[in-house]
Amino acid sequence: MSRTPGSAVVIGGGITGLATAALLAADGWSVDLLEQRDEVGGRAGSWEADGFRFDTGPSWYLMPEVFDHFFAMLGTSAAEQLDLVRLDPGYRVFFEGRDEHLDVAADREANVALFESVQPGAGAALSAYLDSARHVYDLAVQQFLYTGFESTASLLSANILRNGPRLSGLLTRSLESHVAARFDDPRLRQVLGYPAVFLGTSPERAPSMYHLMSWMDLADGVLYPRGGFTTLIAAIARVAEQHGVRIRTGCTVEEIRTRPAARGRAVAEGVSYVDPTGAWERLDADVVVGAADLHHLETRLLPRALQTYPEGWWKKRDPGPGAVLALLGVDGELPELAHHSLFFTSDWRANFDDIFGRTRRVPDPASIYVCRPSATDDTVAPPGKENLFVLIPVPADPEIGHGGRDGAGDPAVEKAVDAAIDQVATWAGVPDLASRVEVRRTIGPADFADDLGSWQGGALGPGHVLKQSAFFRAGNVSRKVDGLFYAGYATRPGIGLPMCLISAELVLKRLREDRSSGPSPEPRA
Ligand SMILES: Cc1cc2nc3c(=O)[nH]c(=O)nc-3n(C[C@H](O)[C@H](O)[C@H](O)COP(=O)(O)OP(=O)(O)OC[C@H]3O[C@@H](n4cnc5c(N)ncnc54)[C@H](O)[C@@H]3O)c2cc1C
Repeated sequence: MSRTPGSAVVIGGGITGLATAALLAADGWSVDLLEQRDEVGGRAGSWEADGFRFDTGPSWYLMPEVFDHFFAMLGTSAAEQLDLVRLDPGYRVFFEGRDEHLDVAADREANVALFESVQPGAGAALSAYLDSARHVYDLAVQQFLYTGFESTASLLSANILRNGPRLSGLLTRSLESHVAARFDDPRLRQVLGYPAVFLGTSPERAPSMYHLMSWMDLADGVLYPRGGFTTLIAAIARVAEQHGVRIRTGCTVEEIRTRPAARGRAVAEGVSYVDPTGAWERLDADVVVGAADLHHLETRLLPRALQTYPEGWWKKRDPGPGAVLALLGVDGELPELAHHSLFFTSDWRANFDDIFGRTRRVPDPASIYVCRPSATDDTVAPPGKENLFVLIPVPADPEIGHGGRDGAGDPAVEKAVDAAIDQVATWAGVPDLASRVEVRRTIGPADFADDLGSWQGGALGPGHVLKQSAFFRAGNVSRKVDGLFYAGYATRPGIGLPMCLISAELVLKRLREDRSSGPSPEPRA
Protein backbone atom coordinates (compact mmCIF):
# COMPACT_ATOMS: atom_id res chain seq x y z
CA MET A 1 0.00 0.00 0.00
CA SER A 2 1.43 3.38 -0.91
CA ARG A 3 2.05 5.93 1.84
CA THR A 4 -0.58 8.67 2.07
CA PRO A 5 1.04 11.91 0.94
CA GLY A 6 1.79 14.28 3.79
CA SER A 7 4.63 16.73 4.29
CA ALA A 8 8.19 16.24 3.04
CA VAL A 9 11.40 18.20 3.43
CA VAL A 10 14.18 17.76 0.89
CA ILE A 11 17.79 18.57 1.89
CA GLY A 12 19.81 19.91 -1.05
CA GLY A 13 18.86 21.83 -4.17
CA GLY A 14 21.03 20.14 -6.78
CA ILE A 15 19.32 18.38 -9.66
CA THR A 16 18.45 15.46 -7.40
CA GLY A 17 16.79 17.50 -4.67
CA LEU A 18 14.85 19.58 -7.19
CA ALA A 19 13.76 16.48 -9.10
CA THR A 20 12.69 14.61 -5.96
CA ALA A 21 10.80 17.63 -4.67
CA ALA A 22 9.00 18.02 -8.01
CA LEU A 23 8.02 14.33 -8.26
CA LEU A 24 6.76 14.22 -4.66
CA ALA A 25 4.80 17.45 -5.03
CA ALA A 26 3.21 16.20 -8.24
CA ASP A 27 2.18 13.10 -6.28
CA GLY A 28 0.35 15.16 -3.66
CA TRP A 29 3.07 15.82 -1.05
CA SER A 30 3.53 19.23 0.53
CA VAL A 31 7.24 19.83 -0.08
CA ASP A 32 9.85 22.25 1.28
CA LEU A 33 13.35 22.16 -0.21
CA LEU A 34 16.30 23.60 1.74
CA GLU A 35 19.50 24.51 -0.10
CA GLN A 36 22.50 25.87 1.78
CA ARG A 37 23.85 27.98 -1.09
CA ASP A 38 22.28 31.14 -2.43
CA GLU A 39 21.29 29.43 -5.65
CA VAL A 40 20.07 26.00 -6.63
CA GLY A 41 21.93 23.65 -9.01
CA GLY A 42 24.70 22.27 -6.79
CA ARG A 43 27.32 20.70 -9.04
CA ALA A 44 25.28 21.83 -12.05
CA GLY A 45 26.01 25.45 -11.18
CA SER A 46 26.51 28.60 -13.21
CA TRP A 47 28.97 31.49 -12.95
CA GLU A 48 29.10 34.80 -14.82
CA ALA A 49 31.94 37.29 -15.36
CA ASP A 50 32.63 40.01 -17.93
CA GLY A 51 29.91 38.89 -20.32
CA PHE A 52 30.78 35.18 -20.14
CA ARG A 53 28.38 32.66 -18.53
CA PHE A 54 29.91 29.34 -17.53
CA ASP A 55 28.36 26.04 -16.54
CA THR A 56 30.47 24.89 -13.60
CA GLY A 57 29.72 21.16 -13.85
CA PRO A 58 27.92 18.86 -16.29
CA SER A 59 28.15 19.50 -20.00
CA TRP A 60 27.11 16.18 -21.65
CA TYR A 61 23.36 15.58 -22.04
CA LEU A 62 23.24 11.81 -22.45
CA MET A 63 20.35 9.30 -22.12
CA PRO A 64 17.75 11.80 -23.41
CA GLU A 65 14.91 9.34 -22.85
CA VAL A 66 15.55 9.51 -19.09
CA PHE A 67 15.00 13.30 -19.17
CA ASP A 68 11.97 12.79 -21.45
CA HIS A 69 10.47 10.32 -18.99
CA PHE A 70 11.21 12.57 -16.00
CA PHE A 71 9.48 15.58 -17.55
CA ALA A 72 6.58 13.40 -18.73
CA MET A 73 6.09 12.30 -15.09
CA LEU A 74 5.52 15.98 -14.35
CA GLY A 75 3.04 16.54 -17.16
CA THR A 76 5.45 18.31 -19.48
CA SER A 77 8.27 17.35 -21.86
CA ALA A 78 11.96 18.00 -22.38
CA ALA A 79 11.08 19.54 -25.75
CA GLU A 80 8.71 21.98 -24.05
CA GLN A 81 11.22 22.93 -21.33
CA LEU A 82 14.54 22.93 -23.20
CA ASP A 83 15.99 23.91 -26.55
CA LEU A 84 18.04 20.78 -27.28
CA VAL A 85 20.67 20.80 -30.03
CA ARG A 86 22.30 17.66 -31.45
CA LEU A 87 26.09 18.11 -31.64
CA ASP A 88 27.93 17.07 -34.78
CA PRO A 89 30.66 16.10 -34.26
CA GLY A 90 29.54 14.68 -30.97
CA TYR A 91 33.10 15.23 -29.81
CA ARG A 92 36.71 15.52 -31.02
CA VAL A 93 39.60 13.47 -29.67
CA PHE A 94 43.24 14.59 -29.68
CA PHE A 95 45.89 11.93 -29.07
CA GLU A 96 49.32 12.58 -27.56
CA GLY A 97 52.05 12.63 -30.20
CA ARG A 98 49.67 12.55 -33.19
CA ASP A 99 48.89 15.49 -35.45
CA GLU A 100 45.50 14.29 -36.62
CA HIS A 101 42.43 14.15 -34.36
CA LEU A 102 39.31 11.99 -34.60
CA ASP A 103 35.85 13.50 -34.89
CA VAL A 104 33.20 11.22 -33.43
CA ALA A 105 30.01 11.84 -35.38
CA ALA A 106 26.41 12.27 -34.29
CA ASP A 107 25.20 8.98 -35.75
CA ARG A 108 26.04 5.34 -35.65
CA GLU A 109 26.70 4.70 -39.35
CA ALA A 110 29.21 7.54 -39.58
CA ASN A 111 31.02 6.17 -36.53
CA VAL A 112 31.10 2.66 -37.98
CA ALA A 113 32.75 4.19 -41.07
CA LEU A 114 35.13 6.18 -38.86
CA PHE A 115 36.26 3.06 -36.99
CA GLU A 116 36.72 1.19 -40.29
CA SER A 117 38.91 4.02 -41.59
CA VAL A 118 41.18 3.75 -38.54
CA GLN A 119 41.45 -0.04 -38.44
CA PRO A 120 40.19 -2.38 -41.20
CA GLY A 121 37.53 -4.64 -39.72
CA ALA A 122 36.85 -2.29 -36.79
CA GLY A 123 33.65 -1.01 -38.45
CA ALA A 124 31.98 -4.42 -38.26
CA ALA A 125 33.39 -4.92 -34.76
CA LEU A 126 31.88 -1.59 -33.70
CA SER A 127 28.52 -2.56 -35.17
CA ALA A 128 28.46 -5.75 -33.09
CA TYR A 129 29.74 -3.82 -30.04
CA LEU A 130 26.94 -1.27 -30.34
CA ASP A 131 24.27 -3.96 -30.81
CA SER A 132 25.44 -5.53 -27.58
CA ALA A 133 25.63 -2.10 -25.88
CA ARG A 134 22.03 -1.38 -26.91
CA HIS A 135 20.84 -4.74 -25.67
CA VAL A 136 22.49 -4.33 -22.26
CA TYR A 137 21.36 -0.70 -22.06
CA ASP A 138 17.71 -1.74 -22.57
CA LEU A 139 18.11 -4.47 -20.00
CA ALA A 140 19.59 -1.98 -17.52
CA VAL A 141 16.70 0.47 -18.01
CA GLN A 142 14.08 -2.26 -17.62
CA GLN A 143 15.69 -4.23 -14.78
CA PHE A 144 18.49 -2.44 -12.94
CA LEU A 145 18.26 1.35 -12.99
CA TYR A 146 14.71 2.05 -11.81
CA THR A 147 14.80 -0.43 -8.95
CA GLY A 148 15.94 -0.08 -5.35
CA PHE A 149 16.39 -3.90 -5.35
CA GLU A 150 13.77 -4.26 -2.60
CA SER A 151 12.50 -7.48 -4.06
CA THR A 152 14.43 -10.48 -5.33
CA ALA A 153 11.78 -10.80 -8.03
CA SER A 154 13.48 -8.00 -9.97
CA LEU A 155 16.67 -10.09 -10.02
CA LEU A 156 14.93 -13.31 -10.92
CA SER A 157 12.85 -12.07 -13.84
CA ALA A 158 12.73 -14.22 -16.94
CA ASN A 159 14.65 -11.52 -18.77
CA ILE A 160 17.56 -11.59 -16.33
CA LEU A 161 17.63 -15.38 -16.05
CA ARG A 162 17.67 -15.72 -19.82
CA ASN A 163 20.64 -13.34 -20.00
CA GLY A 164 22.29 -14.66 -16.81
CA PRO A 165 25.47 -16.30 -18.15
CA ARG A 166 26.19 -13.36 -20.42
CA LEU A 167 25.58 -10.84 -17.65
CA SER A 168 27.87 -12.62 -15.21
CA GLY A 169 30.65 -12.49 -17.84
CA LEU A 170 30.02 -8.77 -18.28
CA LEU A 171 30.24 -8.20 -14.54
CA THR A 172 33.44 -10.13 -13.92
CA ARG A 173 35.46 -8.91 -16.92
CA SER A 174 36.85 -5.37 -17.08
CA LEU A 175 35.75 -2.87 -19.70
CA GLU A 176 39.41 -2.56 -20.71
CA SER A 177 39.82 -6.24 -21.55
CA HIS A 178 36.38 -6.38 -23.19
CA VAL A 179 37.47 -3.61 -25.56
CA ALA A 180 41.00 -4.98 -26.08
CA ALA A 181 39.55 -8.34 -27.17
CA ARG A 182 37.72 -6.61 -30.03
CA PHE A 183 39.85 -3.64 -31.12
CA ASP A 184 43.62 -3.32 -31.70
CA ASP A 185 44.08 0.35 -32.46
CA PRO A 186 44.96 2.22 -29.23
CA ARG A 187 42.90 5.26 -30.29
CA LEU A 188 39.73 3.21 -30.76
CA ARG A 189 40.39 1.48 -27.45
CA GLN A 190 40.56 4.86 -25.77
CA VAL A 191 37.32 6.07 -27.38
CA LEU A 192 35.55 2.94 -26.10
CA GLY A 193 37.19 2.97 -22.67
CA TYR A 194 36.68 6.66 -21.92
CA PRO A 195 33.01 6.36 -20.82
CA ALA A 196 34.33 4.71 -17.63
CA VAL A 197 35.36 8.23 -16.60
CA PHE A 198 31.70 9.36 -16.74
CA LEU A 199 31.16 6.62 -14.16
CA GLY A 200 33.89 7.92 -11.89
CA THR A 201 36.36 5.14 -12.57
CA SER A 202 38.79 3.77 -15.20
CA PRO A 203 38.33 1.19 -17.99
CA GLU A 204 40.52 -1.22 -16.03
CA ARG A 205 38.33 -0.95 -12.94
CA ALA A 206 34.85 -0.69 -14.55
CA PRO A 207 32.97 -3.92 -15.28
CA SER A 208 32.45 -4.53 -19.00
CA MET A 209 28.69 -4.29 -18.38
CA TYR A 210 29.33 -0.57 -18.83
CA HIS A 211 30.19 -0.98 -22.49
CA LEU A 212 26.51 -0.03 -22.70
CA MET A 213 27.70 3.58 -22.28
CA SER A 214 29.06 3.57 -25.84
CA TRP A 215 25.52 3.25 -27.11
CA MET A 216 24.96 6.76 -25.81
CA ASP A 217 27.86 8.68 -27.32
CA LEU A 218 28.46 6.65 -30.50
CA ALA A 219 24.90 5.81 -31.59
CA ASP A 220 22.32 7.83 -29.66
CA GLY A 221 24.23 11.11 -30.05
CA VAL A 222 25.21 13.95 -27.74
CA LEU A 223 22.75 16.77 -27.05
CA TYR A 224 23.22 20.23 -25.58
CA PRO A 225 20.54 22.45 -24.01
CA ARG A 226 20.95 25.88 -25.61
CA GLY A 227 21.58 28.42 -22.85
CA GLY A 228 23.58 25.78 -20.97
CA PHE A 229 22.87 23.26 -18.24
CA THR A 230 21.66 26.07 -16.04
CA THR A 231 18.50 26.06 -18.22
CA LEU A 232 17.94 22.42 -17.23
CA ILE A 233 18.19 23.32 -13.55
CA ALA A 234 15.93 26.35 -14.05
CA ALA A 235 13.38 24.16 -15.86
CA ILE A 236 13.24 21.57 -13.08
CA ALA A 237 13.04 24.29 -10.40
CA ARG A 238 10.25 25.99 -12.38
CA VAL A 239 8.23 22.81 -12.76
CA ALA A 240 8.80 21.96 -9.08
CA GLU A 241 7.44 25.35 -8.05
CA GLN A 242 4.49 24.98 -10.42
CA HIS A 243 3.66 21.80 -8.49
CA GLY A 244 3.83 23.74 -5.23
CA VAL A 245 7.38 23.10 -3.96
CA ARG A 246 8.68 25.85 -1.66
CA ILE A 247 12.37 26.32 -2.51
CA ARG A 248 14.39 28.06 0.22
CA THR A 249 18.00 28.95 -0.53
CA GLY A 250 20.61 30.05 2.00
CA CYS A 251 19.27 27.44 4.45
CA THR A 252 21.81 24.97 5.85
CA VAL A 253 20.40 21.85 7.45
CA GLU A 254 22.31 21.03 10.63
CA GLU A 255 20.32 18.09 11.95
CA ILE A 256 17.84 15.47 10.81
CA ARG A 257 15.39 15.36 13.72
CA THR A 258 14.01 12.01 14.87
CA ARG A 259 11.96 10.48 17.67
CA PRO A 260 12.74 7.06 19.13
CA ALA A 261 10.89 3.97 17.92
CA ALA A 262 11.02 0.30 18.87
CA ARG A 263 14.20 -1.85 18.66
CA GLY A 264 16.70 1.00 18.58
CA ARG A 265 15.11 2.52 15.49
CA ALA A 266 13.80 6.05 15.05
CA VAL A 267 11.24 7.95 13.00
CA ALA A 268 12.11 11.09 11.02
CA GLU A 269 10.33 14.19 12.30
CA GLY A 270 11.90 16.94 10.20
CA VAL A 271 15.08 19.01 10.25
CA SER A 272 16.78 21.85 12.09
CA TYR A 273 18.45 24.43 9.89
CA VAL A 274 20.15 27.81 9.94
CA ASP A 275 18.33 30.36 7.80
CA PRO A 276 19.93 33.18 5.76
CA THR A 277 19.88 35.54 8.78
CA GLY A 278 21.82 33.00 10.88
CA ALA A 279 18.78 32.07 12.98
CA TRP A 280 18.11 28.44 13.90
CA GLU A 281 14.79 27.13 12.61
CA ARG A 282 12.88 23.83 12.70
CA LEU A 283 10.78 22.33 9.96
CA ASP A 284 8.49 19.40 10.79
CA ALA A 285 7.80 16.79 8.14
CA ASP A 286 6.50 13.24 7.79
CA VAL A 287 9.30 12.39 5.40
CA VAL A 288 12.86 13.68 5.04
CA VAL A 289 14.76 13.19 1.78
CA GLY A 290 18.53 13.67 1.91
CA ALA A 291 19.65 14.81 -1.53
CA ALA A 292 23.02 16.22 -0.45
CA ASP A 293 26.31 14.34 -0.18
CA LEU A 294 25.49 11.02 1.50
CA HIS A 295 28.60 10.99 3.70
CA HIS A 296 27.68 14.46 4.96
CA LEU A 297 24.04 13.54 5.59
CA GLU A 298 24.84 10.35 7.42
CA THR A 299 27.91 11.29 9.45
CA ARG A 300 27.13 14.97 10.19
CA LEU A 301 23.35 15.22 10.45
CA LEU A 302 22.57 11.98 12.33
CA PRO A 303 23.89 10.55 15.59
CA ARG A 304 26.12 7.47 15.24
CA ALA A 305 23.41 5.07 16.42
CA LEU A 306 21.14 6.11 13.55
CA GLN A 307 23.71 5.99 10.76
CA THR A 308 23.20 3.33 8.09
CA TYR A 309 26.56 4.32 6.55
CA PRO A 310 28.93 5.29 9.39
CA GLU A 311 32.61 6.27 8.93
CA GLY A 312 33.67 2.61 9.03
CA TRP A 313 31.53 1.92 5.95
CA TRP A 314 33.12 4.83 4.06
CA LYS A 315 36.64 3.66 4.91
CA LYS A 316 36.05 0.67 2.64
CA ARG A 317 34.74 2.78 -0.23
CA ASP A 318 36.51 4.51 -3.10
CA PRO A 319 35.52 8.18 -3.44
CA GLY A 320 35.91 8.26 -7.24
CA PRO A 321 37.89 11.05 -8.89
CA GLY A 322 38.35 14.65 -7.86
CA ALA A 323 38.63 17.42 -10.42
CA VAL A 324 40.50 20.62 -11.03
CA LEU A 325 38.32 22.87 -13.17
CA ALA A 326 39.11 26.02 -15.12
CA LEU A 327 36.53 28.48 -16.46
CA LEU A 328 38.27 30.50 -19.15
CA GLY A 329 37.04 33.44 -21.19
CA VAL A 330 39.20 33.60 -24.32
CA ASP A 331 39.66 36.44 -26.78
CA GLY A 332 39.14 35.50 -30.44
CA GLU A 333 37.78 32.29 -31.89
CA LEU A 334 38.95 28.70 -31.41
CA PRO A 335 37.79 26.63 -34.40
CA GLU A 336 40.54 24.13 -33.54
CA LEU A 337 38.29 22.83 -30.74
CA ALA A 338 34.88 21.16 -31.10
CA HIS A 339 32.06 21.71 -28.61
CA HIS A 340 33.50 18.74 -26.69
CA SER A 341 37.22 17.90 -27.02
CA LEU A 342 39.12 15.14 -25.26
CA PHE A 343 42.90 15.02 -24.93
CA PHE A 344 44.19 11.50 -24.27
CA THR A 345 47.77 10.77 -23.18
CA SER A 346 49.44 7.66 -24.63
CA ASP A 347 50.03 6.09 -21.25
CA TRP A 348 46.65 6.73 -19.74
CA ARG A 349 46.93 3.71 -17.47
CA ALA A 350 49.55 5.79 -15.61
CA ASN A 351 47.01 8.64 -15.50
CA PHE A 352 44.35 6.42 -14.01
CA ASP A 353 46.81 4.98 -11.49
CA ASP A 354 47.68 8.51 -10.40
CA ILE A 355 43.98 9.17 -9.78
CA PHE A 356 42.76 5.84 -8.40
CA GLY A 357 45.90 3.85 -7.50
CA ARG A 358 47.82 3.45 -4.25
CA THR A 359 50.09 6.49 -4.64
CA ARG A 360 47.76 9.25 -5.68
CA ARG A 361 48.93 12.49 -7.26
CA VAL A 362 47.92 15.03 -9.89
CA PRO A 363 48.66 13.37 -13.27
CA ASP A 364 51.28 15.09 -15.44
CA PRO A 365 50.64 15.07 -18.33
CA ALA A 366 46.95 14.50 -17.70
CA SER A 367 44.19 13.27 -19.98
CA ILE A 368 41.84 16.23 -19.97
CA TYR A 369 38.46 17.37 -21.24
CA VAL A 370 37.64 20.77 -22.71
CA CYS A 371 34.13 22.05 -23.38
CA ARG A 372 33.66 24.97 -25.74
CA PRO A 373 29.92 25.71 -25.51
CA SER A 374 30.43 28.94 -27.44
CA ALA A 375 30.87 26.69 -30.51
CA THR A 376 27.11 26.09 -30.36
CA ASP A 377 25.66 28.81 -28.17
CA ASP A 378 26.12 32.55 -28.65
CA THR A 379 24.62 33.32 -25.21
CA VAL A 380 27.67 32.06 -23.26
CA ALA A 381 30.36 34.46 -24.51
CA PRO A 382 30.52 37.99 -25.94
CA PRO A 383 30.77 38.20 -29.77
CA GLY A 384 34.19 37.15 -31.07
CA LYS A 385 35.17 35.43 -27.82
CA GLU A 386 35.09 31.85 -26.59
CA ASN A 387 33.95 30.14 -23.41
CA LEU A 388 36.12 27.20 -22.29
CA PHE A 389 35.50 24.79 -19.44
CA VAL A 390 38.55 22.62 -18.70
CA LEU A 391 38.32 19.49 -16.54
CA ILE A 392 41.47 17.81 -15.23
CA PRO A 393 40.71 14.55 -13.37
CA VAL A 394 42.78 14.35 -10.16
CA PRO A 395 42.58 12.28 -6.98
CA ALA A 396 39.69 13.06 -4.61
CA ASP A 397 41.85 14.90 -2.09
CA PRO A 398 41.08 18.32 -0.60
CA GLU A 399 44.83 18.75 0.10
CA ILE A 400 45.27 19.56 -3.61
CA GLY A 401 43.63 22.83 -2.67
CA HIS A 402 41.20 25.56 -3.62
CA GLY A 403 40.93 27.43 -6.88
CA GLY A 404 40.68 31.21 -7.27
CA ARG A 405 40.37 34.14 -9.70
CA ASP A 406 43.21 35.15 -12.03
CA GLY A 407 45.76 32.61 -10.77
CA ALA A 408 45.07 33.19 -7.07
CA GLY A 409 44.18 29.57 -6.31
CA ASP A 410 46.43 27.14 -4.45
CA PRO A 411 49.67 26.28 -6.29
CA ALA A 412 48.81 22.66 -7.23
CA VAL A 413 45.48 23.77 -8.72
CA GLU A 414 46.96 26.65 -10.73
CA LYS A 415 49.88 24.48 -11.89
CA ALA A 416 47.49 21.81 -13.20
CA VAL A 417 45.49 24.46 -15.05
CA ASP A 418 48.61 26.09 -16.55
CA ALA A 419 49.74 22.65 -17.76
CA ALA A 420 46.29 21.98 -19.27
CA ILE A 421 46.32 25.31 -21.14
CA ASP A 422 49.79 24.50 -22.53
CA GLN A 423 48.59 21.03 -23.52
CA VAL A 424 45.58 22.38 -25.43
CA ALA A 425 47.81 25.02 -27.04
CA THR A 426 50.30 22.42 -28.28
CA TRP A 427 48.07 19.48 -29.16
CA ALA A 428 45.29 21.50 -30.82
CA GLY A 429 47.65 24.00 -32.45
CA VAL A 430 46.70 27.25 -30.66
CA PRO A 431 50.16 28.49 -29.62
CA ASP A 432 48.95 31.85 -28.26
CA LEU A 433 46.12 30.40 -26.14
CA ALA A 434 47.55 31.38 -22.72
CA SER A 435 47.97 35.02 -23.74
CA ARG A 436 44.38 35.18 -25.02
CA VAL A 437 42.78 34.17 -21.69
CA GLU A 438 41.01 37.23 -20.28
CA VAL A 439 38.79 35.60 -17.64
CA ARG A 440 40.18 32.82 -15.47
CA ARG A 441 38.60 31.11 -12.49
CA THR A 442 39.82 27.80 -11.11
CA ILE A 443 38.10 25.32 -8.81
CA GLY A 444 39.85 22.59 -6.81
CA PRO A 445 38.90 19.56 -4.72
CA ALA A 446 38.90 21.67 -1.52
CA ASP A 447 36.12 23.79 -3.08
CA PHE A 448 34.03 20.65 -3.67
CA ALA A 449 34.55 19.74 -0.01
CA ASP A 450 33.80 23.23 1.39
CA ASP A 451 31.04 24.42 -0.97
CA LEU A 452 29.13 21.16 -1.47
CA GLY A 453 30.11 19.07 1.54
CA SER A 454 31.56 16.54 -0.88
CA TRP A 455 33.20 13.50 0.71
CA GLN A 456 36.99 13.80 0.30
CA GLY A 457 36.42 16.64 -2.15
CA GLY A 458 35.26 14.15 -4.80
CA ALA A 459 33.80 15.57 -8.00
CA LEU A 460 31.48 12.79 -9.08
CA GLY A 461 30.97 10.51 -6.08
CA PRO A 462 31.88 6.87 -5.44
CA GLY A 463 32.93 5.38 -8.80
CA HIS A 464 31.11 2.52 -10.48
CA VAL A 465 33.47 -0.33 -9.75
CA LEU A 466 31.51 -3.54 -9.25
CA LYS A 467 31.33 -3.28 -5.47
CA GLN A 468 29.88 0.24 -5.73
CA SER A 469 27.33 -0.54 -8.47
CA ALA A 470 23.67 -1.68 -8.51
CA PHE A 471 22.67 -3.40 -5.25
CA PHE A 472 26.19 -2.94 -3.85
CA ARG A 473 25.72 0.85 -3.97
CA ALA A 474 24.23 2.77 -1.03
CA GLY A 475 20.45 2.42 -1.01
CA ASN A 476 17.74 5.07 -1.18
CA VAL A 477 16.28 4.44 2.25
CA SER A 478 17.74 4.64 5.75
CA ARG A 479 17.84 1.27 7.49
CA LYS A 480 17.70 2.97 10.91
CA VAL A 481 15.26 5.87 10.53
CA ASP A 482 11.74 5.35 9.19
CA GLY A 483 10.69 8.10 6.83
CA LEU A 484 14.29 9.02 5.89
CA PHE A 485 15.19 8.56 2.23
CA TYR A 486 18.30 9.22 0.18
CA ALA A 487 18.85 10.22 -3.43
CA GLY A 488 21.70 11.55 -5.55
CA TYR A 489 25.04 10.59 -7.02
CA ALA A 490 26.29 8.50 -4.09
CA THR A 491 23.14 6.35 -3.99
CA ARG A 492 21.47 4.00 -6.46
CA PRO A 493 21.58 4.02 -9.37
CA GLY A 494 24.63 6.33 -9.44
CA ILE A 495 26.61 9.15 -11.01
CA GLY A 496 25.42 11.67 -13.59
CA LEU A 497 22.34 13.75 -14.29
CA PRO A 498 20.16 10.95 -15.71
CA MET A 499 21.04 8.70 -12.76
CA CYS A 500 20.17 11.50 -10.33
CA LEU A 501 16.74 11.87 -11.96
CA ILE A 502 16.24 8.13 -11.61
CA SER A 503 17.30 8.19 -7.95
CA ALA A 504 14.62 10.85 -7.37
CA GLU A 505 12.08 8.50 -8.92
CA LEU A 506 13.32 5.65 -6.70
CA VAL A 507 12.29 7.72 -3.67
CA LEU A 508 8.85 8.27 -5.22
CA LYS A 509 8.54 4.54 -5.94
CA ARG A 510 9.49 3.73 -2.33
CA LEU A 511 6.77 6.05 -1.04
CA ARG A 512 4.30 4.48 -3.44
CA GLU A 513 5.48 1.00 -2.35
CA ASP A 514 6.08 0.32 -6.03
CA ARG A 515 8.54 -2.57 -6.29
CA SER A 516 8.49 -2.84 -10.07
CA SER A 517 11.87 -2.84 -11.79
CA GLY A 518 11.20 -0.43 -14.67
CA PRO A 519 10.26 3.24 -14.99
CA SER A 520 6.94 4.34 -13.41
CA PRO A 521 3.96 4.70 -15.73
CA GLU A 522 3.74 8.22 -17.11
CA PRO A 523 0.54 10.12 -16.35
CA ARG A 524 -1.61 10.60 -19.41
CA ALA A 525 -0.95 13.95 -21.09
C1 LIG B 1 32.88 18.80 -13.19
C2 LIG B 1 31.70 17.88 -13.36
C3 LIG B 1 31.31 17.49 -14.61
C4 LIG B 1 30.21 16.65 -14.77
N1 LIG B 1 29.80 16.32 -16.02
C5 LIG B 1 28.66 15.65 -16.19
C6 LIG B 1 28.09 15.52 -17.48
O1 LIG B 1 28.65 16.02 -18.45
N2 LIG B 1 26.91 14.85 -17.61
C7 LIG B 1 26.27 14.32 -16.54
O2 LIG B 1 25.20 13.72 -16.71
N3 LIG B 1 26.77 14.45 -15.29
C8 LIG B 1 27.94 15.11 -15.09
N4 LIG B 1 28.43 15.31 -13.85
C9 LIG B 1 27.75 14.68 -12.70
C10 LIG B 1 26.50 15.47 -12.28
O3 LIG B 1 26.78 16.83 -12.35
C11 LIG B 1 26.14 15.09 -10.85
O4 LIG B 1 25.97 13.67 -10.76
C12 LIG B 1 24.87 15.76 -10.38
O5 LIG B 1 24.84 17.13 -10.73
C13 LIG B 1 24.75 15.59 -8.88
O6 LIG B 1 23.58 16.23 -8.45
P1 LIG B 1 23.07 16.09 -6.95
O7 LIG B 1 21.87 16.94 -6.83
O8 LIG B 1 22.95 14.67 -6.56
O9 LIG B 1 24.26 16.67 -6.06
P2 LIG B 1 24.75 18.17 -5.93
O10 LIG B 1 24.69 18.85 -7.23
O11 LIG B 1 26.06 18.15 -5.23
O12 LIG B 1 23.66 18.87 -5.00
C14 LIG B 1 23.64 18.70 -3.61
C15 LIG B 1 23.19 20.01 -3.00
O13 LIG B 1 23.05 19.85 -1.59
C16 LIG B 1 23.44 21.06 -0.98
N5 LIG B 1 23.75 20.78 0.43
C17 LIG B 1 24.79 20.08 0.92
N6 LIG B 1 24.70 20.02 2.27
C18 LIG B 1 23.59 20.70 2.63
C19 LIG B 1 22.95 20.99 3.87
N7 LIG B 1 23.46 20.55 5.03
N8 LIG B 1 21.81 21.73 3.88
C20 LIG B 1 21.29 22.17 2.70
N9 LIG B 1 21.85 21.93 1.49
C21 LIG B 1 22.96 21.19 1.46
C22 LIG B 1 24.65 21.48 -1.79
O14 LIG B 1 24.93 22.87 -1.63
C23 LIG B 1 24.19 21.14 -3.20
O15 LIG B 1 23.54 22.23 -3.82
C24 LIG B 1 29.52 16.16 -13.64
C25 LIG B 1 29.92 16.55 -12.36
C26 LIG B 1 31.00 17.41 -12.22
C27 LIG B 1 31.41 17.85 -10.85
